[in-house]
Amino acid sequence: MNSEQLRQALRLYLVMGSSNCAGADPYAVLEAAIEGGITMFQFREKGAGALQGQARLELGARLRRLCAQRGVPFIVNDDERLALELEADGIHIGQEDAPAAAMRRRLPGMIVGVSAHDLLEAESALAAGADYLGVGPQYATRTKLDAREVQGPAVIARMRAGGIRLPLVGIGGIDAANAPAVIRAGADGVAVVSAISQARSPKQAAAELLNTIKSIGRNS
Ligand SMILES: Cc1ncc(COP(=O)(O)OP(=O)(O)O)c(N)n1
Ligand SMILES: Cc1nc(C(=O)O)sc1CCOP(=O)(O)O
Ligand SMILES: [Mg+2]
Repeated sequence: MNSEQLRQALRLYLVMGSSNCAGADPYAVLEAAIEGGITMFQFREKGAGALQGQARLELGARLRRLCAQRGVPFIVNDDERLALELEADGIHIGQEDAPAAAMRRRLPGMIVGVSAHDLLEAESALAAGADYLGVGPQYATRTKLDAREVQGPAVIARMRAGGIRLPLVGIGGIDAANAPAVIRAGADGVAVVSAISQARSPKQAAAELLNTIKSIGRNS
């Protein structure tokens, strides 16, 4: 995937594990979200109540197959071994995870996404060979208990003004109402958990978010 294709794939990025689905079946939630138009998926089976071991692997394999059938890039959060086992399209790592340069070396051909919270971290990720950045939290989030202080879309504008051209998504507390500010600040797309996985209709929520992003004009 070249950089322009990656920008397109990042437009509406669903990040999700079974514990984010408010008791609903994660397979059904992902299927509905794909029907609504998500453009990328990250398997983030993490936090209280997350599946472990074989159950985690089996769910990951089912979600991975679904993404492959529907042509949606499948990214694994944090776990290099799981990414290899599931033959994922990529991995997403944060500042507290394995170094990006090592992931780049050990996972040739995979997309490597890196979390960055300021211009310095963005420059380091770029130097380490990151393919895209996840920048957050844009707004208050109840999904990630150890999230940093809210940054707002201004952090994205600072990265762009500082010369960061890498494909980039905002994450954290994003919904259809505040997504436009994130795109206008310079993001190629938004990454969301609860706005889709906990919506009454994940399909409708995804469709509404995608329409909103397209209506801003960037990448449409
Ligand atoms: C797209 C995207 N951006 C940021 C993150 C957060 O990664 P990290 O800081 O490693 O936190 P965890 O998700 O591992 O708790 C992400 N997962 N995806
Ligand atoms: C996985 C994740 N990373 C964040 C960061 O700031 O890096 S915030 C976050 C959770 C986002 O969930 P929601 O869309 O429900 O707010
Ligand atoms: Mg991580």
